[in-house]
Amino acid sequence: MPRNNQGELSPTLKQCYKYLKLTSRSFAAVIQALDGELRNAICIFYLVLRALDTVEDDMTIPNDVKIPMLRHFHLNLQDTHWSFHDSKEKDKIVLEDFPTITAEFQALAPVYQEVISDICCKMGNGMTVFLDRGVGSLHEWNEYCHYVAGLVGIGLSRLFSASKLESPEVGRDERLANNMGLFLQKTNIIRDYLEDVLQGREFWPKEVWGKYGRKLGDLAEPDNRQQALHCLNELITNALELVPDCIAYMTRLHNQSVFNFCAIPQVMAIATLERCYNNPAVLTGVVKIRKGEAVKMMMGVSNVEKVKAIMHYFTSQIESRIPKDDPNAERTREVCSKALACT
Ligand SMILES: CC(C)(C)CN1C(=O)[C@@H](CC(=O)N[C@@H](CC(=O)O)C(=O)O)O[C@H](c2cccc3ccccc23)c2cc(Cl)ccc21
Repeated sequence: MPRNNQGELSPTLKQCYKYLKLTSRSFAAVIQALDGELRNAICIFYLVLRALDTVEDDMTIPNDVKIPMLRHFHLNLQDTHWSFHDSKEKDKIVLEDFPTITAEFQALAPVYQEVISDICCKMGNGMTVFLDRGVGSLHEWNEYCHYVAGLVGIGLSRLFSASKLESPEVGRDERLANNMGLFLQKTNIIRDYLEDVLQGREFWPKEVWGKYGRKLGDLAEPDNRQQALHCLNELITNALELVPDCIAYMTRLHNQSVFNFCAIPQVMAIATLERCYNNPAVLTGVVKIRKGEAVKMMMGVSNVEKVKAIMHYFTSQIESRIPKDDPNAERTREVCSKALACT
């Protein structure tokens, strides 16, 4: 942890790390373990993204307020006084005390500020495209996930390269960086089906669920159980197509702290997809990896061979239980064997 000449963190930086621990539970420690200038840059990036996400998620903010707020959000980084006190969300503190985050954003080297500001601008504008409407085609699913997670990967990759802890290639290859984010976000969307449906939010793409039911909420009905599982399995198959790119991305990383930071969410995601595959619990409750399993996995991902082994294990588990009567069985087998070929 960098110290000023008194050996202490500035009060605002200390406060930012408090907000990080408050808003990201187990992941804060992984961010704090990052080397050099990346630690503060990614701590601030994470908090700024959390603030933007809090605005997007807050259904009590009317669209005529929310749309300009999302589109102009990146400008708040230049305004040390901007804050927002009308949020009802659990992480609202990052909006109420945004000046603390802005102060530390402005203390970052300009190259990091430029990346964070550019990503916020693109993400905020992208979020407005999908406000109050569900996701239609698979192309739109990829577009939405690009805005809320792919851009995070692109931004992180630019920060990694700017810090010189990773090669320029990592920051240049937007396709791999984007797909790292898509893998995490598609997994979150698949897992959070019921929570989102109960809050009136539809992130499952209609191009897929429309084949299995009249309304997305119908898939939660016991009578539609079989159709719902076929839909779930098709979406998981779509997410598994990203595994080769995620492995290719992580193979390029050379800094251990950056590798851990990237690998831990990826192994959590493949474990979550495996837990969700053909699992009716996704439609009736929440499927979460238990803390103990998560910690075990977090300890075991120190190099790309170990990540490949974990990806191999969970992909094989899925492949071994593809239902005979699943309409996408053949496609799922193909995607699993392609993923296994990379591990
Ligand atoms: C939507 C999301 C996937 C981008 C959120 N996202 C992540 O999920 C975090 C993990 C996290 O926050 N886990 C939380 C989950 C939770 O709160 O339940 C935890 O406490 O375990 O990881 C990602 C993240 C980390 C490393 C590389 C990435 C590449 C592309 C995109 C995202 C990448 C993240 C990095 C940054 Cl800088 C900002 C956000 C994220």
